[in-house]
Amino acid sequence: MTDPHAQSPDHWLSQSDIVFSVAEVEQALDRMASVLQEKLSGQPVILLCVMRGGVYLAGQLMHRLQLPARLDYLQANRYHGITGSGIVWTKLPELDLTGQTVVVLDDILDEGITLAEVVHHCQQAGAREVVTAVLTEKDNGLEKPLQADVIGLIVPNRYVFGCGMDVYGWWRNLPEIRALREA
Ligand SMILES: O=P(O)(O)OC[C@H]1O[C@H](OP(=O)(O)OP(=O)(O)O)[C@H](O)[C@@H]1O
Ligand SMILES: Nc1nc2[nH]cnc2c(=O)[nH]1
Repeated sequence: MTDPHAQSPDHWLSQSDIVFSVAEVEQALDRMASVLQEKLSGQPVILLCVMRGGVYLAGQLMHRLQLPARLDYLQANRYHGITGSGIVWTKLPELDLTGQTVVVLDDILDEGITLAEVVHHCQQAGAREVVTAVLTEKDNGLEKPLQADVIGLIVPNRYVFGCGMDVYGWWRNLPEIRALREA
């Protein structure tokens, strides 16, 4: 079997289907921004981007939110290739979260393990309120350790990429969401 890391980026496009178009993603982003806008009612927040996948949502939401925001990021990875394992933290937030309203931004809630650990970290760091927003949630029928407060789109139980999500490192920049076909 060919090493998936050796495949060309175009291979993954040819082995996948569009599940949400650019227009559908844009609509979801608009919806997410207005839900967050109402929920946060203009208060100052720290937008906390979960790198790397959260970068697309963070970039797309920032300019849609009309409130005083500071930006920070963390890196906590559990997927190597397309399968999950234990979380490895490589970067903690730098801002002091004590007493702050923190809006955690990530690309996907799959098993929910990453988001649960990030929320726990923010609470331990003294955040006053932690609001979670994910661009996608995977419809995988699993009992998840938490639900996100704001969800953009429900994706099928397949490996998805685009809009921050990678396939073997590629295509986080795709403005649509695609799902790999079964091998
Ligand atoms: O709900 P879970 O099953 O925990 O999975 C979701 C996490 O998986 C991805 O991160 P990944 O570890 O692949 O790092 P990345 O953001 O750099 O792609 C994604 O960005 C989420 O943070
Ligand atoms: N890119 C990507 N990352 C994930 N992390 C957890 N599930 C997924 C997925 O389906 N796609």
